[in-house]
Amino acid sequence: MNQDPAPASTPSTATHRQEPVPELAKHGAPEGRSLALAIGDRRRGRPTPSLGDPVFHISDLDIWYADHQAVRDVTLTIGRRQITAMIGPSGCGKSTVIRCLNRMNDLIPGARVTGKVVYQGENLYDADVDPIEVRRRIGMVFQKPNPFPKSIYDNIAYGPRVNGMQGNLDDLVEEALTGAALWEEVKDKLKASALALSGGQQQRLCIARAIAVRPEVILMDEPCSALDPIATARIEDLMAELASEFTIVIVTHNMQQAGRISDYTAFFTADVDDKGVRHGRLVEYDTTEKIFENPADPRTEDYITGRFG
Ligand SMILES: Nc1ncnc2c1ncn2[C@@H]1O[C@H](COP(=O)(O)OP(=O)(O)OP(=O)(O)O)[C@@H](O)[C@H]1O
Repeated sequence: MNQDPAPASTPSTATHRQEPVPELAKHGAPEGRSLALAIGDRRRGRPTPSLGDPVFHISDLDIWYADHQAVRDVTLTIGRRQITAMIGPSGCGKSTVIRCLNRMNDLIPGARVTGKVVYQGENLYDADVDPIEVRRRIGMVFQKPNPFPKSIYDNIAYGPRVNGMQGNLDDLVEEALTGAALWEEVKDKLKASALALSGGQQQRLCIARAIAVRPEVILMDEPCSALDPIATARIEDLMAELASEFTIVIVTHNMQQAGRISDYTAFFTADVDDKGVRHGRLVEYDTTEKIFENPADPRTEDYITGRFG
């Protein structure tokens, strides 16, 4: 296994200002290297992947939007302080599944879920579960950075204030921004608008905002797809650091990214039924090394090697 840092290969779609590029040399590995060589590049120093301490047990999960069954029969276990990547072609239900992990689908009219999402021993879909508390404990970072139109400080302080968290707010803001590797860049302009930050900085601010309320899990739905390769590399480094404290689940279209950062990978695809309707399903779930180097299902191999999707 090649130990050089891999290039972050997400194409640049950033509409924000470019970040300073001090890490260009560090991350600017040659283009065109084999996918397999990048596996685990950002996992170095992390423990061996393990499901021995599960956080989520998802079983028989079916998800509908009105009368369209978008996802069929998903069963998988997610381990504590693991980085779990969800990959697969567009429309196979990755975002739909990740949104079930903190009941974000509740906010979509017509969305309906059956089956179980057991989190720390409790089914998140039981009638007496408070979805607001679920979302505090299981935070989410979205594809497009979405800071509030407020100061950097207030973006971070908002959640702790609303949640009535005790302690010194200044310390909490510093801790969250440090945890998201943003403190040094913003410590002298905390009262400036968050909207003046670059795209990569905004995404790290959103990660800081997520960790400020002390969640146990961070869900990330394509967190780098609007970022340039340098900002992407910084977020990947950050994820590797955060994984010592948090459980991370990430949806990504970038297979190299899944290979570089994750411990486990779930590969989804969409089956087409006899009426031509597409239903997402989980094809294979295993350690990232296994999925990328020796997948059990030919559909996984076809996708990983670029023959499909
Ligand atoms: N809010 C929604 N309302 C109705 N249908 C939806 C909604 N969100 C997703 N779907 C449908 O559910 C299916 C799965 O979509 P989903 O976005 O979860 O897939 P995905 O694998 O994340 O796709 P992509 O990689 O393109 O983001 C698709 O058929 C999609 O049209």
